[in-house]
Amino acid sequence: MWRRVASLSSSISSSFLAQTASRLNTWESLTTGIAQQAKGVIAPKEKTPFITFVLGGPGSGKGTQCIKIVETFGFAHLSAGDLLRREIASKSADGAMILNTIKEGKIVPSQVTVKLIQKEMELSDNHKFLIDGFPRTEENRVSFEQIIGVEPNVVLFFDCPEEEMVKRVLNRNEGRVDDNLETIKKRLTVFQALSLPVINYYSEKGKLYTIKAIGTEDEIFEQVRPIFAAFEQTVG
Ligand SMILES: Nc1ncnc2c1ncn2[C@@H]1O[C@H](COP(=O)(O)OP(=O)(O)OP(=O)(O)O)[C@@H](O)[C@H]1O
Ligand SMILES: O=c1ccn([C@@H]2O[C@H](COP(=O)(O)O)[C@@H](O)[C@H]2O)c(=O)[nH]1
Ligand SMILES: [Mg+2]
Repeated sequence: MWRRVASLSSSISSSFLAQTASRLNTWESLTTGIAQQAKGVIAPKEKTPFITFVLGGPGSGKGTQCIKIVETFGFAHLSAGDLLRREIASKSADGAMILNTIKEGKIVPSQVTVKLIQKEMELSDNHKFLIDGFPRTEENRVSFEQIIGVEPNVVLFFDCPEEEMVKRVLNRNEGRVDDNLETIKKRLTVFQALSLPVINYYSEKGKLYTIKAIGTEDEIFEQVRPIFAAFEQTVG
């Protein structure tokens, strides 16, 4: 099970550790770990998480390329949209609100989405994460940094012409409530207004890799492959 706290050095002050760990609800496991280390019982060698945000407009091919990245580079794939759809299907307390938000092409409150992502990360045995379709707004981005306490290592942006995205979404045929022309138009507006600023933010930070998301799936993956190949030695 992945825990961010595992990457922290034992030289960091205990009050800092307490703050950090309580944010992640892992204090109990952390204190146990420290006590065991102090006694020389274990020497944890858990890996530092490697986080990739996968961004792009509706139908730009994020999910399709994530499957290929998982197959080739062994990442865990966390699609924010899939996690939200799972909440709807499970009829959770937030399910009806999430369904209405998705039908309207709007953005679910950050707190809800980040909690779902956090839960999946904590349950995963993997330390390499593809977080697909998130963050979609600056508020999402800040919320992730505050709650999870880490920044992404890499941000992919699948840059696709609107006309092509609309065509792909209308042909997707997976029964999604938002795969209709009316909702797609709203999603494209939200993408331009709220998601592009996030992409620009990461561009300025030097973390953005822009992929020209036209051509065949395999052609597009040939742009993606070298990005992860370059990190493979260091990430593990
Ligand atoms: N390069 C491609 N050429 C043509 N069709 C593609 C290509 N890549 C993906 N598709 C198809 O386009 C549709 C949308 O792709 P995908 O679901 O991967 O997009 P997405 O970015 O995850 O979209 P969303 O944000 O709506 O979840 C799917 O039906 C997929 O099979
Ligand atoms: O972080 C997120 C991710 C998604 N949503 C909502 O879900 C739909 C579908 O998302 P996909 O990534 O395209 O599967 C999206 O239009 C939003 O309404 C969200 O609110 N926050
Ligand atoms: Mg998708």
